[in-house]
Amino acid sequence: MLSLNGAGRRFDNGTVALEDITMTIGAGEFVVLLGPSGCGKSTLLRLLAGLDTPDTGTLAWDHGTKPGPGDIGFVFQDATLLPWATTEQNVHLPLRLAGTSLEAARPLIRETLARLGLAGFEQARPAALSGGMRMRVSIARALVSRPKLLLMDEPFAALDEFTRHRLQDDLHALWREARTTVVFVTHSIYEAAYLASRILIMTPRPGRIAAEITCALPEAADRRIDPAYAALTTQVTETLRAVMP
Ligand SMILES: Nc1ncnc2c1ncn2[C@@H]1O[C@H](COP(=O)(O)OP(=O)(O)OP(=O)(O)O)[C@@H](O)[C@H]1O
Repeated sequence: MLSLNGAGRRFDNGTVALEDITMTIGAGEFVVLLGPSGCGKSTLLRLLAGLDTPDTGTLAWDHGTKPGPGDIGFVFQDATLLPWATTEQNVHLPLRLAGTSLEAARPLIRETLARLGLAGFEQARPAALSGGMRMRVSIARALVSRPKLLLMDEPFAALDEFTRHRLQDDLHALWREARTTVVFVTHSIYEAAYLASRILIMTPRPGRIAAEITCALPEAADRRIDPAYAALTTQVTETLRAVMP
């Protein structure tokens, strides 16, 4: 779908956030960027989103895949919902900005909310929802325009472990079903191993991709207790130890 070739980003204050990033993202992949705080993961997502441009190197979209408006969905660590708006109105936002009325968008909004387990909460405001449900609304808002590429910046980092597991399960199921291309940032080895089809490990200052692990976990009924999952987390841990400065 896209490739970065020798991409670097240096800020005006002299901080080199990224250096010589070469990577590809294939359509339908679930790519996880795993690395410690400050290694440039968010800066890399901003480049992919087109919110920033590399100072060196290039970012190229494969023929016919260059995103237009609505083709990229973004989910942040905070749900960033409009507090005065209902679930339905929050999810409508990207479609509203594209000129689609709530009436016209309602079937698509309802379907997306149902897929995220939010049926019945259409008229609730964010204050009436739990942290996990607010994140579900945020994911529904990112998916409602059926993006080609979904960028997720530590979306589950602020959630408790139980809620995080449920959201990981549901995100994985959604991805298996729709095969939306996902780039997901996390600090968590366990989250990376659970979700990824490929993990890119980043080292800090300047941010570089130091290792790549292709994941092929079986679709067991409960992947969390599958020995293959334990083996993968061990492999990721060992790789991290080997490449971290
Ligand atoms: N606009 C900016 N100007 C100057 N320095 C910046 C700017 N944005 C980010 N940085 C610096 O670039 C480096 C990479 O930042 P970035 O936010 O991409 O890292 P990160 O891996 O996402 O960190 P975290 O996990 O803490 O969110 C950090 O040292 C940060 O302080």
